[in-house]
Amino acid sequence: MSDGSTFSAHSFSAHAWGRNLPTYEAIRTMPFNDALAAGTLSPEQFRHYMIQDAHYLIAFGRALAIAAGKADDPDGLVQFAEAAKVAVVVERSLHADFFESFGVSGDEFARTPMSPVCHHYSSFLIATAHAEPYPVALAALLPCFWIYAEIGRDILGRAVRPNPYDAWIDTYAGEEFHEAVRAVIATTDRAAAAASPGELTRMHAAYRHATQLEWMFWDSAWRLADWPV
Ligand SMILES: Cc1ncc(CO)c(N)n1
Repeated sequence: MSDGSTFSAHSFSAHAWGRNLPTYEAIRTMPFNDALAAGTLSPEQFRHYMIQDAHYLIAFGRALAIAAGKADDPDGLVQFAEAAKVAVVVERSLHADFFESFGVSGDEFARTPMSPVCHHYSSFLIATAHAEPYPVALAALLPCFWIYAEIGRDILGRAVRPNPYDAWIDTYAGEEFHEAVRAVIATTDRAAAAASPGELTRMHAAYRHATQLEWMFWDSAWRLADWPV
């Protein structure tokens, strides 16, 4: 899937993947993901990531639900309503399992606001889903799915196991997630095929922005970033 070859040469997804390949490579090789694969990522960094991801997943779920409401057919409505539900289910399992095993109390989560990057990414997805037409909303949401699927499989292929982060790796390398990701790619390509030239340009801009924010999200956890003032 990494070279986009699964898709027709003219598809939106193949173009978007190709244009953003250097950023994907930067994500794949960033210290956070190297350390996660090696099992040497500090629990403190993983806790930062998980708390921010729990915030993020709720916003992601809201953006998916808005996109569902804009779907141009009943299949899209069901697909993104289901994805919105899954985002919240995953957020709850983060709370129940990871928070417990990595010692994050409900109180600590409640006291920790969104980091600047998490806030930006969450706001970007919700604003785009509200303000833009269906194809552009999907283009903003696609990197969240696709990059995690690729990173999950990449890390699985090189992970030192057993690894403290096995459950995370297995979630994103697993076939269930990959099947959902392939379906989101296919729906985004169908929406792109019906999009106007102007919408297509905005689709590429939204996809690019979300890809950059994926890099920034991991970087923020690596640096334990907080609000400077
Ligand atoms: C920041 C981020 N992007 C994508 C995913 C996968 O849906 C996630 N859990 N977190």
